[in-house]
Amino acid sequence: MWLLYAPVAALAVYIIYQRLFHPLARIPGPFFASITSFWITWQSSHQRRPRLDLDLHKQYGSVVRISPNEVIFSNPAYFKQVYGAGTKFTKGPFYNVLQDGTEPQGREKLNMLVETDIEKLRVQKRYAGPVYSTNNIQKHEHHIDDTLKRMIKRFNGLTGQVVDIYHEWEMATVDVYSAVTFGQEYGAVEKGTDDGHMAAMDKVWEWWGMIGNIPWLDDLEKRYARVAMKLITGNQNRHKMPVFAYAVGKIMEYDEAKTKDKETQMPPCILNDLRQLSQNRPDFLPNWGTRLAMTDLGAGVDTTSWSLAAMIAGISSDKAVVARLRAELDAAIQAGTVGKNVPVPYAAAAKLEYLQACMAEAMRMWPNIAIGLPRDVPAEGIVLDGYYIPAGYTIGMNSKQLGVSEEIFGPDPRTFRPERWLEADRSRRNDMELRNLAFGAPSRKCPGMHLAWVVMSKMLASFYLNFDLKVLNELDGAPGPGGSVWREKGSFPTKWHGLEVELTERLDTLSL
Ligand code: HEM
Repeated sequence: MWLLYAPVAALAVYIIYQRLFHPLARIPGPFFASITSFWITWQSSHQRRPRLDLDLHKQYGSVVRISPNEVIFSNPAYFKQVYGAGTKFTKGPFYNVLQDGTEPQGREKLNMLVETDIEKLRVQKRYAGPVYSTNNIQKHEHHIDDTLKRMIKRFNGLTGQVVDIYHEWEMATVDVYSAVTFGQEYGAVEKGTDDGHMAAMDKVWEWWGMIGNIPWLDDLEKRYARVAMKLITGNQNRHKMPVFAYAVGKIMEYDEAKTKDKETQMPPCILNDLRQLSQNRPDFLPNWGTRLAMTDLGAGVDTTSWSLAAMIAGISSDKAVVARLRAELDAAIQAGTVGKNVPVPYAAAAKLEYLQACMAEAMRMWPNIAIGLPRDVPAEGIVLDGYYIPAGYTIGMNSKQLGVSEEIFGPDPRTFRPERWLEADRSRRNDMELRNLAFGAPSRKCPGMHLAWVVMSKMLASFYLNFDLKVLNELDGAPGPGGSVWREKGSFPTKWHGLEVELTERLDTLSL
């Protein structure tokens, strides 16, 4: 008989411990979150993270226990201590999931997103920094321009139709990043398809956002149970990725040609810059360059296409914003710095203050990585709004929650108001830029942010010079005329599938 009661008694003891005696027991949060990490995994499997964290803060307060050993916080006063440069709070097991057992290890390895050896990461970023600087990216602008021309032509053909704009941005960014990195675009805009690449990427992110919350299960899968987990998960994290295959093919093509003939020149592109870097500085291993080039596609496409979708949704939902942006673009046409049907040079886009403010505002309200960016608490622990969190536990702040901080961004933080970036005095503007997780924490800043900013500035300016846009459905509302429901989903990067728009050509714009 005791065999029957023993498991029930053990469970009762476990729950009592988690609720009353665990070091995080005092912290409010959903009941099931306090007793099992499967609760947050379940939420992530339903792609609820971008909104969940904000709802939890509303319901439970500024510090919430989302898993037995993890809490999220909303008070921006702790930003510097947790995420600032030189912080002792490090990335934890959530990130280990993205380590592939087949990738090189130790010194050979470059996987910045998951790297825990801060000294090695610092060296890698110091070397790669100039390659990813705005100045260097501008040298490769012609690659972006080629895709932009194709994109404008494609959008011209789509005017008057219901367009899934998020899908269109994905195709355009696949081409932009493949061209700028490998010297030749994949061809997604021309074909209108990436052959399932981004759909496969969605599965990878879904898998990571889910399993990252139970890293021991990932360890188990990697070590012992590949076959069993494949059956359970439908092989979620190992889908075919044709754009990666294309990129690997390009790398091999260049490297083999170079081996045969030392004089062979690769077309100017980021991979070429990274190879030259390895030649000049042999401690920047060629393998590091290869991995970083692949990261442009792996970390750049989803994030950039989402951010562009957020930007046009924010801009085009407010007539006053559209009017002010148009006035700025028209003035630039008059001044001869930009023109219709001609890709906008970055140097000109960077001077469009209102456009730049619209971009910053969209990324504040809809940061792509909208989860509590998890960090391990160091030896001294931390007190968050009166709750002591000892060493070894995980804490994080959701970038979207940070974006609605009145203390940092001023009044009406839930309203899309680009003017806030222009009205802010220098010290507030600095704070808005610093305490901002849209491109990651100051201690772990996104190395691709300048590349992405150049790409987005050019694409957005060229888009609004040539097209008008009407959003046809509402987020989480009824299906649009094309039958799609516009949904926000995310367990690591956020996705906006089903955003329907109608494009019309801007006939009132002047041509150069
Ligand atoms: C609009 C486009 C982009 C957005 C919104 C974005 C956003 C972010 C964010 C929020 C993080 C921090 C993630 C975390 O701490 O868990 C991050 C890190 C990172 N991003 Fe980006 N990113 C973009 C484009 C790119 C591109 C083009 C690259 C290509 C090099 C890239 C490479 C990386 C890498 C390697 C990290 C890890 C850095 C570290 O941990 O030290 N990203 N990015």
